[in-house]
Amino acid sequence: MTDLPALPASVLPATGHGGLACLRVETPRATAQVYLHGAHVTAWQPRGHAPVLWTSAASRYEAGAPIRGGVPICFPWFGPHPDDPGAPAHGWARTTAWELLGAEEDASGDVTLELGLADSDATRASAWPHRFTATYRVTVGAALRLELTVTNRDDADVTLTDALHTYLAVGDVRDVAVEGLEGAAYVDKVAGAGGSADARQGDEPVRFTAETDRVYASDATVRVVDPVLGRTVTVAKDGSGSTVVWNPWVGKARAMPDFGDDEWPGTVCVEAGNVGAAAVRLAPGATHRLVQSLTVAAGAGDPA
Ligand SMILES: O=P(O)(O)OC[C@H]1O[C@@H](O)[C@H](O)[C@@H](O)[C@@H]1O
Repeated sequence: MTDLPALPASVLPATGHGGLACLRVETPRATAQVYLHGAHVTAWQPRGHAPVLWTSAASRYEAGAPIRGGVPICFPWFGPHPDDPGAPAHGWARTTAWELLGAEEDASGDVTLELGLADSDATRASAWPHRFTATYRVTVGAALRLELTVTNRDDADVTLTDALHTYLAVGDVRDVAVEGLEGAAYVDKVAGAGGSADARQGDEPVRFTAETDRVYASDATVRVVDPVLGRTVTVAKDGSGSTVVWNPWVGKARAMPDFGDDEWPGTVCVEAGNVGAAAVRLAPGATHRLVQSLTVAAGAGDPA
């Protein structure tokens, strides 16, 4: 890695899978790993807990390809581009090298990395050609706090969608309950569900019995209750009008070359974002901020 800013001793430049540059973070309260490729957080493990994020053993680690697992940044669009079917799914932020702008350690030893991205010849030639600057602040401690900030540097309004596509490690998704979305409307994206915009979660938590791909109109804090690992992961957010919940189940996992056929029970995605009707419109010079904070506590409560 060249041209790195001064780093605290708790941040170690390293070479990750596929020869990609990454940073290993070792603080008193947690360890983490962040690739510059996609500003991709691939690991976070608070001391005393098992790893909280999942990554696929079949993931690619190469320029131009997304990493399967951790926290891909979906930006400047989520899912397929609405007008350009040839554009890459979930935008290009997750497949572009970000620049490390700085790293700071606070009095408790928690570390914040700041990464940056701006428009380039490639992005200006893409399906989202606007001028912008983005920063991504990753704070590693007893919580993993992720803050994506995007400023419109164009001279006209721009619209974007985004998500922090978090792959959580779970004991078995079939035993997991996702609490906090009770009563929320959602779009069901599973093929055959018809993209229904008027589905609504009942009074019960989300449970998994088949492929699940839903965009909830909710900014609520979500709890992922895992009786197998005996822990609850809390996902709190700010600036997030949508919560995406995804598990590919058997068929879709088999269809994805970078997702092991038998890996699907070990993860669930809970994603803070702004998708569909929650798209963000920014006036010239205006800034959008999306924050997601993960914490983990021993004990799975009573998910029944
Ligand atoms: O395979 P990708 O591009 O990483 O996307 C994975 C999944 O990401 C989810 O967020 C989407 O809701 C799904 O529809 C999609 O299949």
